[in-house]
Amino acid sequence: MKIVCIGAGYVGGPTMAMIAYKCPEIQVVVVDINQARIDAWNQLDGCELPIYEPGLEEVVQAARGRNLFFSSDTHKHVAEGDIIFVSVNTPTKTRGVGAGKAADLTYWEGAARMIASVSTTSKIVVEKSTVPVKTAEAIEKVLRRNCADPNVQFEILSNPEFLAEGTAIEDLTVPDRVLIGGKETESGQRALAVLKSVYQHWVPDERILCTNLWSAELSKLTANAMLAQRISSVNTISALCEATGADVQQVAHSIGTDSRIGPKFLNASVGFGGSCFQKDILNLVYICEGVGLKQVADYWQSVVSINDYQKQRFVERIIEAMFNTISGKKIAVLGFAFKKDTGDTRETPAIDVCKGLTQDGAKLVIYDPKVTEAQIHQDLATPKFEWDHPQSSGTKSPRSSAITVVEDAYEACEGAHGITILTEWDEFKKLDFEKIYASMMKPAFVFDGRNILDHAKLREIGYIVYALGKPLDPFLKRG
Ligand SMILES: NC(=O)c1ccc[n+]([C@@H]2O[C@H](COP(=O)([O-])OP(=O)(O)OC[C@H]3O[C@@H](n4cnc5c(N)ncnc54)[C@H](O)[C@@H]3O)[C@@H](O)[C@H]2O)c1
Ligand SMILES: O=c1ccn([C@@H]2O[C@H](COP(=O)(O)OP(=O)(O)O[C@H]3O[C@H](CO)[C@@H](O)[C@H](O)[C@H]3O)[C@@H](O)[C@H]2O)c(=O)[nH]1
Repeated sequence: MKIVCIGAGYVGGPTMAMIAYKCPEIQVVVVDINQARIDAWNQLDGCELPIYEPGLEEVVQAARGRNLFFSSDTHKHVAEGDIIFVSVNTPTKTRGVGAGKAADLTYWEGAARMIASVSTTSKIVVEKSTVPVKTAEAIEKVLRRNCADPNVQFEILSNPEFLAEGTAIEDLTVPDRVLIGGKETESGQRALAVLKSVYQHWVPDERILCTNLWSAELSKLTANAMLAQRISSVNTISALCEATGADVQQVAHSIGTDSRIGPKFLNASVGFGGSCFQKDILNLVYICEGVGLKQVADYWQSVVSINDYQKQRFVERIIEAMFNTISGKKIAVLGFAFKKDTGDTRETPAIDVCKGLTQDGAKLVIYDPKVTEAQIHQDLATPKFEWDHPQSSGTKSPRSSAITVVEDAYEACEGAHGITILTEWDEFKKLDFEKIYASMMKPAFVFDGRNILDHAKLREIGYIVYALGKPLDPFLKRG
């Protein structure tokens, strides 16, 4: 059996590496139009892979060259494949009908047309990308109408991916579930069984869920919407905590011990980020609007609106604390990635917070252990929703003079009026805050957007501390 995956990104790379690792008898080839990305996946020992993910290098090294290959020869490999995974970008549309909400399926459709044009044998085509419900129907039409050989059959399956970045290898090794949706026809069920047999190499049967196509497509959007909704919910409570003297971590713990609620995904934060949550909820909103479910659309839209409110609220807290002016003040930004243990900055809340602070005239000095200077400048210069378009990446962006990127947290904080924590990197917990305090302007502020620092100790040192959803420092209380 030969498996080919179109798209060598955050999903295609790790998922295919895991399949190859666990199924030595299956040949797995990951193809991409981005030659630089393919070259990076093919780097020999000692060089960095195109994405940072704990444990990924070991899995890739064990399988690469044995039964795992990365190539830009998309046509050749797709023509030879039995199962074709499609794991290309499905960004939010930036223009035209549905701009700012609907999923842009340009890359998906392009991949489908290519599959159809090169296929001389029947294939199982697997939706790995997150797509709107009913996409399989459209893709099937594209495949059938564009394949010259009438004997070639395409069977479409939905197999959405649930891995989270930073824990991708763990999530792939021991998944909560693998979801496969297929047509309820004989050939659909046969195709489903073939894909199931791949996962059965390492995933127990009871964790492989089989549904119809539309349920699988919709389950992915719903899972992300529900997860993000928990964060927005706890973030609304963080605002109420600040107004009442309650502590959001105590509230989260108290409610999380109820087994019906559960403890996960209740960390108040400066806002959720990442390439999926906002995009997928906006997509869900658009679908609901399209079928006339306005109230349902409004409900899910509010999850994104609260996330925007939380980021804006954080910026306003900083400005207000610093005597209503941050113009010309140096603010250290510790952390830029959308969460720890990844170098990914897609939709990171740091982008909106940094833009909010520079709009008010602040000078930012940014440090993140895994994000490059070029990436930060590009992110802060790229308009919303434009980042997820392969053609627009790599273009040089103008650099703002208000932004400096450094390679050391101490350097970032030196001479600063305030420090903001925007990513929960473990190394920030271990910083010598006495040394940092001595090097800062006074009063020295800390704005902890992730609630990871020891706030009592910081106050002892002399800092004015703002922590999300915590009783307010007397210094910060109005009046
Ligand atoms: N990042 C995640 O954690 C995650 C998790 C689950 C699902 N998803 C979904 O998976 C999909 C891919 O996400 P990602 O994060 O891997 O994106 P990505 O941008 O990292 O990777 C997509 C890759 O597809 C390539 N590509 C685009 N069109 C192509 C074509 N026609 N032929 C060959 N290659 C092509 C791009 O060059 C890019 O390298 C999206 O739909 C996303 O919503 C992402
Ligand atoms: O209690 C929490 C948990 C998370 N976050 C933030 O939420 C965002 C997303 O975090 P996470 O879900 O851990 O990372 P992702 O890699 O974006 O993974 C999500 O999005 C993927 C893409 O669809 C899905 O596959 C995963 O199941 C889903 O968790 C990050 O900014 C986190 O800091 C919080 O603010 N509070």
